[in-house]
Amino acid sequence: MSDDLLKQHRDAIDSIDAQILELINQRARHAQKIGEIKGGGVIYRPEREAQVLRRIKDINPGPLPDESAARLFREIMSACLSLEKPLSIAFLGPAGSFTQAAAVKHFGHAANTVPCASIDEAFRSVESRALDYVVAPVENSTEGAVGRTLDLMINTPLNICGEVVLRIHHHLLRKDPDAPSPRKVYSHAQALAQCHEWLNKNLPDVERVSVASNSEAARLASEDPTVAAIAGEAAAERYGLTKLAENIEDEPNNTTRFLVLGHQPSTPSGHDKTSLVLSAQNKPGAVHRLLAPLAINGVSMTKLESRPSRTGLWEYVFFIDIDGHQSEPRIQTALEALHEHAAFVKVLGSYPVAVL
Ligand SMILES: O=C(O)C(=O)C[C@]1(C(=O)O)C=C[C@@H](O)C=C1
Repeated sequence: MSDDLLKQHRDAIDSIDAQILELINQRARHAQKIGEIKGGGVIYRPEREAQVLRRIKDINPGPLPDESAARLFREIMSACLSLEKPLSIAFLGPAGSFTQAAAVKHFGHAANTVPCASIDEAFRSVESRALDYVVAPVENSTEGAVGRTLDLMINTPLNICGEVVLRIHHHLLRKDPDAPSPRKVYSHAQALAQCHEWLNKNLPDVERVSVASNSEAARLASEDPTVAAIAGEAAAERYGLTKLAENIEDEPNNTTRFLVLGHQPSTPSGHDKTSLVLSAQNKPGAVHRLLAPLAINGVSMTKLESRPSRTGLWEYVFFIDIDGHQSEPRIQTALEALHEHAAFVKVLGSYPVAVL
């Protein structure tokens, strides 16, 4: 390419960047006005954000892929929202965990992510209104449900207002790549399970130690060159560790779903899910009767997960996801019928299906 041609394109980019900047600031001024109209009320509107991102994907003319265009607008909205009020997001720390990555994917980089020592503490910090929202892992495609998050949802006054889906890649990390074979490998129990086959094959005699989070494992490995950690990219960078083996998860599509919870209920976005928890009476056919109102009202169930109820031996609660928003008449009718048949029903929240 000739120098002249290169300069022409770079001049065009400079002029377009100036226009984009002007337009983004015009957009930000509208967001500030909206903030004034909200007058100190709830600033974050997940349904509106989902609609904005879906529309960007729909109208994107390319050549940027829809995902890239949506990610750019995710960041623009994040910056606009922070002019109205910066959000604080609780996550299971320390910094560098997958939950933090999920929080940033959902709220963008302008949100202030705050590490908590446990999922319980993350919930408590939002319940007490010290922080605005909590992001917590709820299920993994390889290892299934995250029991602690499900248990906390039964009693929390918080509503689910969003979901985040994140591809999870695990790496074997060490402080000193030339050190002899590690004595121990640290990680979160879920990550150790997600890399079980790889560990059996490659480090069969190394003790596996489960710790509170992957980023905590990375932090420990940064302080002790005799051990290894299994954690993600962000934790490796944060704690200055070297990747000895990459993408060691047994399932190539290893994905975790996270929930976002806060105090507000969200209004319909046009493509929503509703999560419920309910318990059946301990009688023959009870579960079948319990779920019948969903089918009768044409409500499709996308997930069913059971957990011990903790109130009686062999009694269970059922976590159910259904398509649609709780304000839709067919779902309201189904919910009324569920209340008649179930010993306990709690609507955990209706929220937009993840866009990114
Ligand atoms: O539409 C709003 O309510 C806004 O505050 C604007 C905006 C945006 O930047 O588009 C910002 C924050 C909200 O979460 C949703 C959207």
